[in-house]
Amino acid sequence: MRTALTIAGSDSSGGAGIQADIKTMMAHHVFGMSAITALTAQNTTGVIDIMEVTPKFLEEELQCIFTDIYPDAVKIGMVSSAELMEVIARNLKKYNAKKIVVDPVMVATSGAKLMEDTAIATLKRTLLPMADLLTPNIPEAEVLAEMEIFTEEDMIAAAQKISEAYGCAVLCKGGHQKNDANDLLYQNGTFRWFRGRRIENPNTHGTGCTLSSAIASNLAKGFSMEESVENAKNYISGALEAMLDLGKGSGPMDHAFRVEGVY
Ligand SMILES: Nc1ncnc2c1ncn2[C@@H]1O[C@H](COP(=O)(O)OP(=O)(O)OP(=O)(O)O)[C@@H](O)[C@H]1O
Ligand SMILES: Cc1ncc(COP(=O)(O)O)c(N)n1
Repeated sequence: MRTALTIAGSDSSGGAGIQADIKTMMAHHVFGMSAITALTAQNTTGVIDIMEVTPKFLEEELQCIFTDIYPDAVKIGMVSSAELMEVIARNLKKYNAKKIVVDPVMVATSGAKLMEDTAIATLKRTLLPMADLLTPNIPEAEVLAEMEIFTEEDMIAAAQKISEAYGCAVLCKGGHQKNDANDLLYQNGTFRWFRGRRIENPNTHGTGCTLSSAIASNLAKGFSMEESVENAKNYISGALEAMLDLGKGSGPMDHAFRVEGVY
């Protein structure tokens, strides 16, 4: 069985973070493991508190994972502080981690800040250059490319800038665009659109976490970057189309939509 690791924060309401990642990996028949960077007390309406693990504890989590069940791919999500970013970068290098997908989570859909402003410089210096793929949403791509994004041409320019700066593929996600949900993959100087119609579903909590974990799962199974993005885009569209409706705010997605006879 192929294996994947998520290095991210826990979401007590189960819709984003580690919980979304493990559910996604399981739906892909990939064995999911986790190195938790922080516990969040949150639900579909917002985040009320965050408790980071210590750098020493994160180091121990990574040591336990990499010295036993080696992950075929790694996904990095919420990492709030510069100190934890340093620990992750050092250990991924030490254990020669492969197929690294970085979702540069900065702000939750609900508006809560999940990365300290002072950590952005460390993110750029440590984790971004190690990534095989970066998956910023539009506001994150604006921060990383230091430009505003209004049009599809802007998405291409920003993705190119980020790809050249960090030497990795970039998937600029269009979930925050007004019209269709079109994602742009830029790699090795060429780009390809993964187009999808906007699904009228207010419950989008954890879409970014789910997409990056689906890509990591596909990479773990040996698919190419383009195939992995295509499969993951189909997965997120299916999970949104299942129209699960839980909670009082922006609810989670249905990860069991491909399993027959579950209802
Ligand atoms: N309403 C929608 N209909 C179809 N696809 C969507 C919709 N919203 C988001 N997506 C897709 O979900 C994926 C995540 O995109 P998005 O831009 O929302 O990321 P994000 O902001 O990081 O997610 P999150 O809400 O977890 O922070 C992308 O593939 C995007 O196209
Ligand atoms: C632990 C954790 N990681 C990531 C997100 C971002 O997801 P979203 O933007 O959908 O709230 C989150 N809310 N919580």
